[in-house]
Amino acid sequence: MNTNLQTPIDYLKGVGPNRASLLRSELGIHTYQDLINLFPNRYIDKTQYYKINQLQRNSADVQITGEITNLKEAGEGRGKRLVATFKDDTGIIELVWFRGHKWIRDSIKFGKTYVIFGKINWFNGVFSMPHPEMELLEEHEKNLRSAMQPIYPSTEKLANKGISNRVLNKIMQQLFLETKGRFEETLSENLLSDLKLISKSKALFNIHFPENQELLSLAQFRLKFEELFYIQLQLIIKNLIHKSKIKGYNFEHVGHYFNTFYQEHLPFDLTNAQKRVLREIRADLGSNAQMNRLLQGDVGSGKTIVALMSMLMALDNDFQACLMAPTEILSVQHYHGLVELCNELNIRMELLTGSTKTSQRRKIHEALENGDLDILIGTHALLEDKVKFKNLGLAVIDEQHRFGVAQRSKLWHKNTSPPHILIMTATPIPRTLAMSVYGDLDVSVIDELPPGRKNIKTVHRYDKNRLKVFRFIRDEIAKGRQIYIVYPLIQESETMDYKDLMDGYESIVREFPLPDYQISIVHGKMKPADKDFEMQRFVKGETQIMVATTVIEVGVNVPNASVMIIESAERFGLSQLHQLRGRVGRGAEQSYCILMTSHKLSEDSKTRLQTMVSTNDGFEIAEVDLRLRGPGDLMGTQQSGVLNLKIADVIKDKDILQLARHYAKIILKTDPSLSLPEHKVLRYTYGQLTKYKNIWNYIS
Ligand SMILES: Nc1ncnc2c1ncn2[C@@H]1O[C@H](COP(=O)(O)OP(=O)(O)OP(=O)(O)O)[C@@H](O)[C@H]1O
Repeated sequence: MNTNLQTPIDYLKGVGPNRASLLRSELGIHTYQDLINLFPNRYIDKTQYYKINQLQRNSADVQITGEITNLKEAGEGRGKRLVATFKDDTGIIELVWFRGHKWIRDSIKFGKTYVIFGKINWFNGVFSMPHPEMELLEEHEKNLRSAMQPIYPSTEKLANKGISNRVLNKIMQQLFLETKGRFEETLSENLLSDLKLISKSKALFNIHFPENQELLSLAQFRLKFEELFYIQLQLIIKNLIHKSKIKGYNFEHVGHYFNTFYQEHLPFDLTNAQKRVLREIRADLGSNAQMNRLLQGDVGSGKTIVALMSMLMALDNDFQACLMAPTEILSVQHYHGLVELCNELNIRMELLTGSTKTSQRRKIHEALENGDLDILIGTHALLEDKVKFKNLGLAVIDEQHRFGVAQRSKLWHKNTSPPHILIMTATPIPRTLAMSVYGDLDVSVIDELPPGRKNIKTVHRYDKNRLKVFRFIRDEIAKGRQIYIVYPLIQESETMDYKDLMDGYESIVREFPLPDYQISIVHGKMKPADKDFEMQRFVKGETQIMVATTVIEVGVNVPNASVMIIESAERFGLSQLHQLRGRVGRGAEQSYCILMTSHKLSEDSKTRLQTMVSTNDGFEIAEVDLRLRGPGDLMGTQQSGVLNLKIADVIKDKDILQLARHYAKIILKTDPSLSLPEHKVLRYTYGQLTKYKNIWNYIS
């Protein structure tokens, strides 16, 4: 009979209550199944030996053969330790044990060759290895199943508490002994043969005890594929259920508003990418299912017009629409922009934000409920319970990563049936990542900039070159252009940052005095109305310089602004720098971005700055950002658990992810409920995974 993998880990021979509780608390391992899925995060070559004269300070994972020539107790009280002299033909080091050394002292055999393994310290001119793993050479050779010794995650922490890597290895061996190394297959025959995957049992054996490099690679591939495959299966199934269960409003036709706007008022030709995305949206809106679509487009790619035209489709079908933006400035700007675009269309549009006066607010609420309002634009003020629509057909959310998923779902309950949802984001997420993170959303990408855009010239300048930069600003202003100067104010409450901003502002006012120069300033401590006033002065061209914090980071659109100066640029993340740079280059003029920094730069900062200087491509920048910061960080806390994978890495293994998605899609296309006999194993495993929630406890 097969061993039940749900058996608590306490029952495994050699584990015992102490180790079991450590495994539970430190590694979240409760059952045999959890243990088998604790995959090594690297392997070291156990046939490689160091000589003592090759050691470096802080060398890790060092393996040496030699003899113990001397053993003594040293220190007192807590510092009491056992010190052995270990010698090979090139030198000596010390082996040190602080605790539990009685057993060691009694078991050491002088004159025998040992293999020791561990991390090297350098102290008082002597190399030492604390708490080495030790084995007699003759046993080591007998035990050596493979040249590659697996190293499990977090073992350093556990080692101090009595579960060293070697102990984990032994426990794993015991598990294979008890289960006879036979594990149920979890992928279908077809997948195994199509992709030439090795069996589950063989993969698990080789991931823990690799027979050779080739089998290790095959094991890794199979297990990564499996992990990603089941996640994709789950995401796609969720999406299918969503589509079949949640009925959306059917926008049957494209009518007067859309056509008139398209034929008479559209100020430019749409790019092919915009047209393609509009077709995708159109198909969703007429499909009877509720749309849940993510619209990705680099800064300045023209998402707003797509949002507007989608809203016009709602209006054409007698529905209302709303657009929610993350900041007051942005919603005000969207409002003004859309009012202008829709000038002659006779559309009833209003703006609702935190600073809308109560009387006006009341009017808006009423009009919205009576159906006297077509489009409502605003901040999260839109989510308040008092805001009730007569018939909201489409909600556009700009910059979703600032809104939580919970907020998204709040919009759903504004109607008896959920409205269609279009989420716009300018944070380019590599497609592969979008697939695994937003797998429950359909994704559209505007991957083309409007014609005539020139690349923004980006340079990095040190503070000491500031005078030259000022000269450049003067020249640009003389040509009629406008300038942004941005200061880091990551936390609006940070007094230091605020002081930097004000000092900077004062020095700019000195450098660019009235009446020749007019300067605006916008920061988070200002009242919304003041911010808006200053912003509008800049938009209208009344001021030439805008000194600001990152409040202008997203979406602000002033096509005449052609220079973006970012102060202390090393303090910004890559995607933030890219967003800020996206504020210029929106008109026909050549635009510039100047990254100002001091001389002291970390390696990461240098990479960020170099990336900015070398490319304008948001997707390329996002890839570098991911490499530097890791995906969890990029997505923000609300999604951080999503990428908690056991073996695969959505960035490094993006090809496998793509493959997994491809197969998950074609399987579900022919058999959405996985009920065909050949999919029995998939259906069963899928059920198990959902039941025990071990790899996707993050999916709600
Ligand atoms: N097809 C087009 N041809 C020419 N100009 C366009 C086109 N589409 C949009 N634009 C213009 O490009 C500018 C940027 O568009 P928009 O503000 O919609 O970009 P965005 O994708 O929302 O960028 P961001 O995320 O930076 O706000 C606007 O001035 C807009 O009028």
